[in-house]
Amino acid sequence: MPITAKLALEDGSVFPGQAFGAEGEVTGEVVFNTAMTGYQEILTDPSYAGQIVTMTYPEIGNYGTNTVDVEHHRPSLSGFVIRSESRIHSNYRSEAALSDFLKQNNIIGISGIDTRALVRRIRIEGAMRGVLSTTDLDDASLVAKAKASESLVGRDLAKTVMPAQGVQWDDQLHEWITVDEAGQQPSGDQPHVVCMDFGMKWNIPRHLRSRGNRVTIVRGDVSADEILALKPDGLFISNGPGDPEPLSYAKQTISELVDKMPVFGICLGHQLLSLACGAQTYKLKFGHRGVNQPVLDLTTGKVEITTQNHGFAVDEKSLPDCLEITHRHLNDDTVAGVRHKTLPAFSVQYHPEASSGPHDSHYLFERFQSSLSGSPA
Ligand SMILES: NC(=O)CC[C@H](N)C(=O)O
Repeated sequence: MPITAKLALEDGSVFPGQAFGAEGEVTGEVVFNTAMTGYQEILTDPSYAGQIVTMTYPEIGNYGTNTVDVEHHRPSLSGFVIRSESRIHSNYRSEAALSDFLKQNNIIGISGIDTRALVRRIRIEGAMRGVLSTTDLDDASLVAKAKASESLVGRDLAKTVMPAQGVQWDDQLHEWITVDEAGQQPSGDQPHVVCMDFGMKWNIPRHLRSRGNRVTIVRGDVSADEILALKPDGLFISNGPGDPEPLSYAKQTISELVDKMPVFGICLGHQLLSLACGAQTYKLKFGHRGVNQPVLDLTTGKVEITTQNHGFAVDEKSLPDCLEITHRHLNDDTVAGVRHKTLPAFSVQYHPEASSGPHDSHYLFERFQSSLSGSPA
């Protein structure tokens, strides 16, 4: 007998289905992702902490899961919602079924619900708080729990997914080694990039390393002095979950470093760089999550198809004089990238590291690389 699960939203709607991962109960902001593939990268992207993610593509799990295509040690999201799990997983790299991956990682999944109806509701009313439960609670109690649950706004979720300590990224070992073990000495003449980690996706250090940088990761809440002590040639500000506004410690650190070295920010990192320069952020109605989001690079006139996962955005009206818009989201005209007018600091709201997704935006890592060597981007 399949175990019953229910997804209840704060607007009173309840979607019954089958449990297909761990059992229990979680609350979170219910959002949707339109990617047809890449579910394992989505599950392990720490930026989804605090969220229950719905896949709009109806069949998920057909190529299974493995231990390689992960963007972090383990999933941080609250729950996972799909229409249907593929009955078989078939791929030469597959090691486990999606449902087993969820069970192993203690993530509650629900399948067999009308995801189109759910997503239409979110599109019309906006992202909502919800409860995903495999308990036998009645609908009214679940809706009451959804209504009583904490909203994402104003919460520092990044602290829940930051690394415990500073580390260096080692591609060969495909793992983190601590800064102390690795030593602080520059290896050869490789540029040294220090990453402020707010729950960084692992494809970012892979990209930075593949361009010949030494990469040191520090927690997102370290001070500017701690970062300067590492003698960086450039600063990278990572993606991460939740509302950027409460991360005042990061704004402070970035504002102290922005005139000292080249800076590149992705997603939460873009929001934090903008906040540090004096801009403001706001919550989007339902956000952008998928792998085919069109963006215009105003500096070249080229359109790129991008991977995105964000629910907040930089408010164009609040942009200070020192920042200019470099990229725009073509679906809704929101700010998708900014740069400092006089300093080598820039950021994008989307994910040039992709994983999963198209590779159109890899050029942004080249731009950062050029700024590290002092040549024009
Ligand atoms: N992927 C991210 O870094 C997300 C940024 C931020 N948490 C948002 O939702 O807007």
